[in-house]
Amino acid sequence: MDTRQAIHSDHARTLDTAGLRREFLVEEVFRPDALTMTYSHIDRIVVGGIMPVTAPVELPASLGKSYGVAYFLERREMGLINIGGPGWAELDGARYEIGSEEALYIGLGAREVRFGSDDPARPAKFYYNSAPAHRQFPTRRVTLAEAASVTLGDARTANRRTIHKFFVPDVLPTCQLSMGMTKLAEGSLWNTMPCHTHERRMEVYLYFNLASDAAVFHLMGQPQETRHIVVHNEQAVISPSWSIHSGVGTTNYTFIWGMVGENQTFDDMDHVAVADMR
Ligand SMILES: O=C(O)C(=O)C[C@H](O)C(=O)CO
Ligand SMILES: [Zn+2]
Repeated sequence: MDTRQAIHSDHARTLDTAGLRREFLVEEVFRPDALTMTYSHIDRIVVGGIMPVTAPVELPASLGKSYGVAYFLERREMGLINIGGPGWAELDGARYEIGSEEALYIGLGAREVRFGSDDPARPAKFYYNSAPAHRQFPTRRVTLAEAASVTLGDARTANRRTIHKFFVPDVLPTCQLSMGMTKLAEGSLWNTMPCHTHERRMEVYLYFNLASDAAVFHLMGQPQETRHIVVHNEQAVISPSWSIHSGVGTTNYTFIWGMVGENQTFDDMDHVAVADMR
């Protein structure tokens, strides 16, 4: 488990490339036959990947000790989106089939949790976010068709994209976790530009569907103190509440966004005009 401390914007602005990558980048999200876990002190979000290939992968019982509880999801909810081949989750004996680009919300209290792939040649890749939860909501699979989707942007500004909102109040109740997936159209390179911050929530982006010779230049920092992080396929970036979070790719790509904090109001954003950025 990789633990990341919270970081003040005054400290972040002093960091060089290596420092920014150490604090904000999650370089390895998926490892074959393993569960990866990055625990941020920012709103206590946990992010990682689960990639069962030759055998099922379980949430280890030892996680309880790391979080001071009997088991990981005793006081937490978890959301995952499958960016690999078809697979399944088994929660206290109940099985959920999860196809490609399908999501599963796991309510507080699931104790025996394990994951598998239907075909080891096309392993499932479950990208997950987990947040502290105050009550149990029903576990539920959400398909792409069931997500709340909207297409934004324009080819003229190279930011044509479709936002699929899987875990938002319009789709299903969660305690604080919001998650979704944004797909950039062919020929579009910019996401979330003009950009924004939101003091009320932190956010994590996972970038994927990038070729090995492609990259996303992820923009972060306060609007007048911007920095960038070069992100490659299937890497994630932690975005504190004070930071913009936008990106421009060398090709189009897809990213998953996850938010936790005060509210689940997707449009509760502090917009930043391009002219005001430095
Ligand atoms: O394409 C976009 O714009 C997004 O997906 C925005 C993110 O969902 C976000 O930053 C929400 O706060
Ligand atoms: Zn945002």
